[in-house]
Amino acid sequence: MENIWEESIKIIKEKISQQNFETWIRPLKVASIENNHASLSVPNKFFKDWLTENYREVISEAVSSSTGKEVLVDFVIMQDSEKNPRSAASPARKKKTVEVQPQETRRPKVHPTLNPNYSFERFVVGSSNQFAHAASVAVAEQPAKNYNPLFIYGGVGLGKTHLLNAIGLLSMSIYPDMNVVYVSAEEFMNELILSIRFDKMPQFREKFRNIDCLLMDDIQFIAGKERTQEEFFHTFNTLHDSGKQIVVTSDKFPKDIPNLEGRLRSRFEWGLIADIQPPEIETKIAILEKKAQENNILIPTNVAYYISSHAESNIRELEGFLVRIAAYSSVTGRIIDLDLVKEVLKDIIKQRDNDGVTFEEILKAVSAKCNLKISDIKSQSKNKNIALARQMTMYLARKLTGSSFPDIGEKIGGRDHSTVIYANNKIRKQLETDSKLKTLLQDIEDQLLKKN
Ligand SMILES: Nc1ncnc2c1ncn2[C@@H]1O[C@H](COP(=O)(O)OP(=O)(O)OP(=O)(O)O)[C@@H](O)[C@H]1O
Repeated sequence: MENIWEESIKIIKEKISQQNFETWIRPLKVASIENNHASLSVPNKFFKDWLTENYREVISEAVSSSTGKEVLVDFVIMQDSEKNPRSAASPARKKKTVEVQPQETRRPKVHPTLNPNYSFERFVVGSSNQFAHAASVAVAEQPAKNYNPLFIYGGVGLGKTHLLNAIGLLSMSIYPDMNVVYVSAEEFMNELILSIRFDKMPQFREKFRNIDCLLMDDIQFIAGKERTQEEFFHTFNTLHDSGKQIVVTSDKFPKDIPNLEGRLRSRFEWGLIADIQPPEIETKIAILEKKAQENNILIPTNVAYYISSHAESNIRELEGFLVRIAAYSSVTGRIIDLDLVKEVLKDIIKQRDNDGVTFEEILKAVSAKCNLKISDIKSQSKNKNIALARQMTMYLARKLTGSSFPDIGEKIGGRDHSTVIYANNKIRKQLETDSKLKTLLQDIEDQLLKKN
């Protein structure tokens, strides 16, 4: 057993970074390997969740390749006496096997429709998400009364799924008889495909057209999928006509979802469109502190500030940092302080600092590539080439520096933020069809990122 694990470790080491290896793989111990199933013991629940989500496949592949047969890996939480890494490494302890909990670990994964952790109580409200939050609460309290449909949009990992779930949880607690269905657009499509294949369309329609509150996540996924859009269109109409609530989330504003049918787009615009913006630092700190508290992790304010100011706006990433820090602290037995956090995050932060591209560098690169003067780009000239170069600069500035629209407008000759939004949208649209522009922008981007 130990030999198989030693062998597997070597394979894993080749595939992931040194730091990740030390943090996540080194502390693992093999509890059992039987037939096609291996159990590895992990120090705590964080570890278990993180490994399951991020490394399960890599580990399963490595163990499979060491044993020469397909092996599925599971994680079980170590007993307290096993947690100290030093004592765990001593030969006497090495022999001890950890109690495996077969029922828990081998039970097939069920996907409850709603995630009980994604409640309103656990959602931190700040100015970036206040509007979407208020609209969601209103919809949950009085379904199909005020905002129907409710369309929530925002960038990756900013809490759309969380809010969607929270609506479901709250309305079910207020109206226990309500038929609430949460489904991702992808699941909707997969179910549709199966229903078509196995002649089960009546059942499919029966299911989706008899819902009191339909919560559909990541609606942008159905764009370009004709049959799914068609079916969703009829589902939408049936529900809406009979006064049922529909809430959808998307990573884009309806107008910006490419290949979305016009009739669906216009329906999304019937109700309320609420956006979630990237959180400002105070909200990030509040979220981090709440997550830490929920998981009984003690995290000093200066540490919360440090993490929040170095994390991107994506809350999922913020959570990932916390998990990593908590795991590291638990494995090493050290308390969480600034030194520990800097140690854990050093590679990520170093890489990010290196990625920094400034507005001036973008301006310089675009002007050189387009054979124009910087002053031309900043000027009021309406010349076609100059206007395009200006729009490219604004687009790249948004993409690479993440600066706000007003900031970019200010830097590019004191323009209004709406001009920057327009330029950004225009270039994004043009990129869908204009391969020459795509190559040109890619070249500039590569050159800018290579400088580091
Ligand atoms: N305001 C918030 N308060 C507390 N937790 C939050 C908040 N916003 C996001 N989160 C947490 O961040 C994580 C990512 O959120 P979520 O999955 O809802 O993002 P999303 O916008 O649906 O992302 P994607 O675009 O990838 O689908 C979740 O664990 C969620 O609980």
